[in-house]
Amino acid sequence: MSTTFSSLPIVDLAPLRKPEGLSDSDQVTLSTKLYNVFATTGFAYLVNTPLTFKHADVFDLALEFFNLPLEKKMNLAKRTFKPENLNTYRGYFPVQPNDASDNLKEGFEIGPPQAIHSMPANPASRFNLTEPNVWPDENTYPSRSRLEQLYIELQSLSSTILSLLASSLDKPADFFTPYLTDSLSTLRLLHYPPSPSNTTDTPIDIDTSTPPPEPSDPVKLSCTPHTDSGILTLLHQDSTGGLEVQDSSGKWVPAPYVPESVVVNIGDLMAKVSGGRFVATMHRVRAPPPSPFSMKQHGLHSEDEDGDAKFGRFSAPFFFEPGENCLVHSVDTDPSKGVLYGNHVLTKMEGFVEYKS
Ligand SMILES: O=C(O)CCC(=O)C(=O)O
Ligand SMILES: [Fe+2]
Repeated sequence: MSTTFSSLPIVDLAPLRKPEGLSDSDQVTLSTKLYNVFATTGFAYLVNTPLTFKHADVFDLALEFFNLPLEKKMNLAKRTFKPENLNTYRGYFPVQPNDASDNLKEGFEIGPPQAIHSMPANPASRFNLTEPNVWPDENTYPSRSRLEQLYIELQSLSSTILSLLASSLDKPADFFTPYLTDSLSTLRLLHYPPSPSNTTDTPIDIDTSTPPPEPSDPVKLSCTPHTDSGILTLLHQDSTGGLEVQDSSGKWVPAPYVPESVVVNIGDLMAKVSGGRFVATMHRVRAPPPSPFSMKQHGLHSEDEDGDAKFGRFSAPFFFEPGENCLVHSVDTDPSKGVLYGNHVLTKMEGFVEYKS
């Protein structure tokens, strides 16, 4: 369980930008700082990261994808959402009207830019974790190489953080290197449209005849409370706000946009790997505020409508994941007590809204 807190800590990664690399003292300072945040809040803002992407670059990529016509995006839909498609694990998931109340989002997921050839698909599974990525217009999608580059940089940053965490757990700095073999990390672009119940078909006026909502009104969400299931998440969020993190008293603490920061948090599996020293903290996302336009103008896609994703909230979580055959075990226990990452992720996926039939 996390501790109580009123805001997320900030971890300055500027030392990682030094051309000569980390000094021994930087290494100790950073690994101690990361240990402390992951043992308390489980969440932090990383600033001065070594990424070459600015926030505007990341969200231009997201906007470009979500503004594709719905039909083009549906060509990339996972088989769960379009039975004739071959992709089961990577690709697009559309807004699910049934989830409109608290999980209204569309997403696009990519895995490793290099195909993982060594791994035949598990025939017992509905999902092929090592399938190739799918792209609009196959090899000519102009942003493909930028998204692949973003993926590579986030993978590299995750690997650096893991080596700092290994040291903080009194393990050799290369303790997590086996996690990088055939790593299945996922870069997910997310668009949360304004929820229909947050939206009116007539322009909002300032008539005060409608009373303001009661404080007891349930909070409208776009992403329900959850912990991330894996190892480590690196999140880009736009300036809309809405991310909230739960402290140990049950209070939801806002995690607003901090310019050019990347939010980092620990997943369930890493909490176990750390022998319970690190916490996987619950978080949720509030529905984006209503826009003063009608629903049709919102990119809430109806059948006859092309994408128009200017409104709502955008984010891009990167989930660092080991390879399917990586034996993941607590630093306190024998590797024989571990789980194969592939088995862990397949079990978890049955519960994810994005993969429900
Ligand atoms: O959009 C966000 O800010 C958070 C998304 C998230 O928590 C997730 O996809 O696991
Ligand atoms: Fe999450």
